[in-house]
Amino acid sequence: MTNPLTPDALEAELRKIGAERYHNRHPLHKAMYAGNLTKGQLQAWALNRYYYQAMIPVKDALLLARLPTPELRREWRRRIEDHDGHEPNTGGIARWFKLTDGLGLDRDYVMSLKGLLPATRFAVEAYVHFVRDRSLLAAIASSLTELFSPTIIPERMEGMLKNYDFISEDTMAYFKPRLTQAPRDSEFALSYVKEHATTIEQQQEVLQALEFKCSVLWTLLDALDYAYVEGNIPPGAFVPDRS
Ligand SMILES: O=C(O)c1cc(C(=O)O)c2c(n1)C(=O)C(=O)c1cc(C(=O)O)[nH]c1-2
Repeated sequence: MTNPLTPDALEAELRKIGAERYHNRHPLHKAMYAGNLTKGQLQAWALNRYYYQAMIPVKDALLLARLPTPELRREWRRRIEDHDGHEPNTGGIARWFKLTDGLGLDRDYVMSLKGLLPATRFAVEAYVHFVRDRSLLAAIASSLTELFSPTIIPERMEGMLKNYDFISEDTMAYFKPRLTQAPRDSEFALSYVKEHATTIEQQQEVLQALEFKCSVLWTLLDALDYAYVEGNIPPGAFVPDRS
């Protein structure tokens, strides 16, 4: 780059990264919606992704604390409310338990994080630390994978409802509200980034933040694939019941 991109050209570059690197292109996602996974493999996915869900409000709280105005904080705190709810048994994390319950996992075991893959822990923590340690602009840009989640979520929901008899609308309750929450959140983050990333250095930082975040999501699926499709379950990690 010799000159900074226009805001629309920056958006086009961000969308190109999503088109190439978002986790809808991962083989495990494709196997999941095509109905090619066992119940045990889906349990492993739901159990590991619980940690991502549980840490999203933590990373959003770290980001919120760095926002300089009431307007920005009001906008961002809604993300925490969406996940944590306003009272017990409401919000995204509570809805995630409908999935783990529906798949027959014990809640205490899920919450204990004892069965997590080491790579899940490292990847999720890398995301939280990235948001904590990098610039506010990079932290906001790292949430931009959500621009692409309205493509993966309907594919996953339809495929799973159609292909697995133990999956119901209720089990998949987590995902429906995300179809309106994610576009609202990502539109805000995108307009912030387009307004504030004006120099070449800032634009590189934003593009690299999105690449980093795509790698986090990709790593989560790679680790599941290696452990539960290839059969290399690390010591201490969840072992599906073979009965
Ligand atoms: O189902 C998905 O594939 C998916 C992807 C992403 C994403 O792209 O980061 C998020 C979510 N779901 C999600 O449910 C969610 O709450 C969420 C928050 C964030 C974020 O980075 O702040 N990403 C995502």
